[in-house]
Parts: sequence; C-alpha cells; structure tokens
Amino acid sequence: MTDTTAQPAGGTARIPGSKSITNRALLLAAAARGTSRLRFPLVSTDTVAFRTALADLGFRVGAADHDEVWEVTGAGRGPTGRTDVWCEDAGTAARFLPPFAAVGHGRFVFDGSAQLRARPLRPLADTLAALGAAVTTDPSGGLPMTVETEGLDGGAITVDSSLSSQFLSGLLMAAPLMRTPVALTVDGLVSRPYIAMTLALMRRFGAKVTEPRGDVIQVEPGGYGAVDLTVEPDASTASYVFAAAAVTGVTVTVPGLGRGSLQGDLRFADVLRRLGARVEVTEAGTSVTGKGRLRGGFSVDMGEISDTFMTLAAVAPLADAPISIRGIAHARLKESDRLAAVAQNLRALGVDTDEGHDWITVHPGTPTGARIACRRDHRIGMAFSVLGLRVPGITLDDPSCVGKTFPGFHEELRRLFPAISQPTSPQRQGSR
Ligand SMILES: O=C(O)C1=C[C@@H](OP(=O)(O)O)[C@@H](O)[C@H](O)C1
Ligand SMILES: C=C(OP(=O)(O)O)C(=O)O
Repeated sequence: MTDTTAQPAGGTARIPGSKSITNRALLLAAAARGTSRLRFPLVSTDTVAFRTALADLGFRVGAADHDEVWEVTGAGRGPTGRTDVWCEDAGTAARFLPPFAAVGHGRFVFDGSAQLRARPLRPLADTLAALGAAVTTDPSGGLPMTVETEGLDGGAITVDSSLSSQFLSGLLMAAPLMRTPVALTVDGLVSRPYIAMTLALMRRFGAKVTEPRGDVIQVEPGGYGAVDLTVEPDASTASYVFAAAAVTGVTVTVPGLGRGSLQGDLRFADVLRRLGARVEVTEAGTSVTGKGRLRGGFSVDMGEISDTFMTLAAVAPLADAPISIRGIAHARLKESDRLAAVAQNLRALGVDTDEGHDWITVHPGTPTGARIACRRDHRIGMAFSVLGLRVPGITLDDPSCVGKTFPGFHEELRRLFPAISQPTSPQRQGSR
C-alpha cells in the first residue's frame, strides 16, 4: 500500500444503473404482456441473480449490446410449474419473487446465501398465507421459503412494513395479477421512498394504482404492458463519489441522475449540503463540489435513505464537530448489522463512536490506518474506501464484496482519484 497526497482529479463519474430500478423492471417486464427493453441495467451480483431466477422461473431474458440492453419476454401472468429459485444475497429477490410466484401456479422453493437466510421474511410469509397461498419458512422465519399456490384472489390486507419496505413492494407488484382488487393497508413503513419508486414503475408498466388514504394503497386487476425503460444511475452508489468529492475538495458530476429521479437516495445531496459541500441538482444530472473540510455539529434522520448512512458515518470523523445519525434501526437487518459494523470499524480506526439501537454518533478525530472488516457488505467496503482517500493505511479484508452492486467500484474510484492510494487488498477473505 502506498500513500500519496498529490492533487485528486474528480470529473464525470461512471455510475452503473440502479439496482432497485433494474430488479423491479425485470419483474414487471416478466409479468407484462409483450417484450420489454431495459436500457443500461445494472449488471452486478444482485441483478444477475434476479434475472437468473426469472429465467429459472421460465421467463426469457436476453442481453444485447454488451449488456447495455436486457430484453424480457413477459408472459402476462405469474410463473407456473415446480421450481427451485436461488436468490443469492439479494434482498429484492427474496422479497419480490415469492409474491410474484404466489400469483402463478405451482410449487416454488426460494433459498439464498447464509447472509440472506439471516434476513427477515416472516411478515411477507404471513401476508401471502393470509391471501391464500400455502407458505412455509425456516423456523427462524427466513429462507428457505416454499410457496404452493393456485393464484391469489386479492382483497383487503395489512402489511407490516416496519422491518423492510421490500415486503410491501413485492406484494404491490404482484397485486395487478390477483383475481380481484387489492387494498393494502401499510403498517409502520420504513424506507418510504422505495414505495414511491415501486408505484411509479408499476404505473409506467400500465397498472391502475390509487392511494385513497395515506396508509392504504388500492390496486386493480389487469396486469401490465411491456415498456422500453432507461435505468437511471444508482443514487446509493453515487453517494460514494459525491462524498469523495466532499472530502477531497474537487467536483464530481453524475449525469443522468438529477431532478425527477425515482430514487430517494438522491436526497443524500441534502446531507452533503449540511456538510458544507456545494450541490447542484439539475434535469441533466448532479454535481458536488467539496471544500475538503467537512462541517459537523448536526443530527440527521436517515431512516428513509438508510443505504447512504454509512457513507456519511465513514467520513464523519473528518468533520469539525460530532455528527449524529438517527432513525436507522432497520439498517441492522441488511447485508450486515450496519450500525455495529460501522461502529466497530470506526473504533478500529481510533475514532470515538457512540451507538444505540437506532442511532450512531461519530466524533471528530484523526483516524489511523486499519484493516476494515467488510462483513461481506458492499456498502461497508465502499463507504470506508472513501475515507481511505484521506486516511493512509486503510485496507479492506474483502475488496470484492462491492460486486453486489458495483463490481467496477475500485477501478472507478482509482480513475476519478488517480493520485490517491486505494484501500484495497488482493486477498479476499469473505466466505460464501
Ligand atoms: O426496495 C428496494 O429496492 C430497497 C429497499 C431498501 O430496503 P428496506 O426497505 O429493507 O430498508 C434498501 O435498503 C435496499 O437496498 C433496496
Ligand atoms: C440493503 C441492500 O440490499 P438488498 O436489496 O439486499 O436489501 C443494499 O443494497 O444496501
């Protein structure tokens, strides 16, 4: 590992497509009548797992132009038959595919990695059972999950969305394929902007959805029609290069991610403004210009944009006063217990950190180098890599964990900041 302090470059970042849009669009296209085209989909472990799962369920997904276009032949219905479905590490696969299977006919067994098996599913299993499917899960309430079904009728149902919004997104996307209208009452929603994304994409594929009351969403039967959709760059991924601009004092621009974005995580821009960076969000894209110095002394609720809390927490020691992040209890239920992972790594760097069930406070400090324990969590690896642009001697125990959403992350950070050492290590120590 070499450390240098030469001037960083910045510039226009090449951020791959949104994971959340890609996997929703894959499912909606498979459910639709006709052939859909997805332009600039994300190609990563999570999305390849999702498209492979759809192929295993009997849907044709072709790739053209070096994966710049994915073409999905929809069936206008759910899957049929008896199929084992591998969800790998993808929360979206484990939460979106079982409801889709439940509106089909047959017997479907979902499973995934040990990491995914540890994540909650019970509220989804309970709701599918209440709608008429025969559902079994592991006694822990997680994967493996078996769904036996002859389609679903619909009706009025309450969805506990306090652990994850993905349960509700999965049920919503399956709802137009149920035999009668569905009225979903939402109980305790986290990560709300992802529901707005789900509804916007369902409407784009022609679904009839209304929100008669604040906590009720009504979906009519009638299925979906094929579309041609361009996938935006991923806003959660963009948070790393934006934070990198803020801590190094350069400008980074992400074209194609701007006003009108479907992604709530673009609101990380507001957090960057509080840190003192200049942020410009236009129709064409988003630019962040850093001062190199970060302003602290604030507390921010990141419950609706929790995938970006680690980006802030990792650079927070560079600020001139403490930063508190709250409302993020559900971040303990992701690829890792992210609050614990962030606190552990900051302390390993010598940074004073306080932590509670749903909050973390990071104090200003002078981090020393250390080996970051990634816990097979892509966002831990990417967030601490940003701090590595300013702190010599940071290495990752598992650089390839970034492949879940951005396989080319290290190369892109090196291209944008060529003069600065990168916190990678050739050894991969994560286990599958
Ligand atoms: O619906 C989605 O695409 C996502 C919803 C969020 O999860 P939760 O709703 O579990 O917080 C987010 O963390 C995840 O990366 C993607
Ligand atoms: C929580 C995440 O992923 P998943 O879709 O597996 O929930 C994430 O990407 O940060």
